[in-house]
Amino acid sequence: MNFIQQLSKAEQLNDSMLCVGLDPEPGKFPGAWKGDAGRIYDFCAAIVDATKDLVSAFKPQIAYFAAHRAEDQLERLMAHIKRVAPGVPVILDAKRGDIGSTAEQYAKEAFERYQADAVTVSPFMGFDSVEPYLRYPDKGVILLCRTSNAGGNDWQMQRLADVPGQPRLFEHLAHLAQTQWNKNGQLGLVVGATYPEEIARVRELAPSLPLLIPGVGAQGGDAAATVKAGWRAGGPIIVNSSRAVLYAGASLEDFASAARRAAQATREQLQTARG
Ligand SMILES: O=C(O)c1cc(=O)[nH]c(=O)n1[C@@H]1O[C@H](COP(=O)(O)O)[C@@H](O)[C@H]1O
Repeated sequence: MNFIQQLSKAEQLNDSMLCVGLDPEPGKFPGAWKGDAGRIYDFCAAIVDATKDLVSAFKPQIAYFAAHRAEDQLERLMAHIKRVAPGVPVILDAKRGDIGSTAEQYAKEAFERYQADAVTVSPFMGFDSVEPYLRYPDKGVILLCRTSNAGGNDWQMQRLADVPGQPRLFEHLAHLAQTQWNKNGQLGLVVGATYPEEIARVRELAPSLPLLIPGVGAQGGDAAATVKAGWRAGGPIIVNSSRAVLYAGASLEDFASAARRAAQATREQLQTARG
């Protein structure tokens, strides 16, 4: 089964478009775990166990593990997710981007070392920096397109004078990802929930691609506006929330159930908006 099929199955299984982002910050851990990087696995595994029937995907962000020399805990976490939630695909958020020979190593890291089902990639260096990931035909490759941060304006909103119609950079990328770059139907796009108008524009240009939409919760994006702009039959959305779920509770006894309640509330908002 490829990533797109896995995603669609998980969406149906859990009746959900929510992705819980696994961005562990030891300084925010509950109770006696606070500050203990040795608890990264335990913290994330508890969140996975508490939310695995509410999500269509999980998204661990690699920097939160690497910064604490906790790659071994990420490997254990990936294996844990496969074990307890085999129907839920895992997107490794790595945002890599480099020349082909180096991209080959990044692809190997994501898909062979960590066994991710999909990975986020920066397309800034062009198609030959994306192509090595496409050699894993069952895996998803999700390209940054219109990111949730304000600085995305610096590049992504600029018009390309040399391309017919002078599209904005993110528009041109959405078109390429829907058409000539999408050799094996593996591509998806990242579009921030903080920019619903641009979500709608990307959906217009890329009607069938899965859109990974971070920015609800801590960044203030509107869940209902996100669904309205991005969801279409045959055009899935994966709406990520990290901090608002992970740190919903502050005590060791209650953090996992608080995370579950937060995930449940966001999932319901999304499903209600879809109608
Ligand atoms: O690729 C991403 O996941 C991503 C793209 C983007 O444009 N904005 C964005 O916030 N993200 C990631 O999505 C997560 C958002 O976390 P919260 O703001 O805590 O929900 C973080 O892991 C970010 O690295």
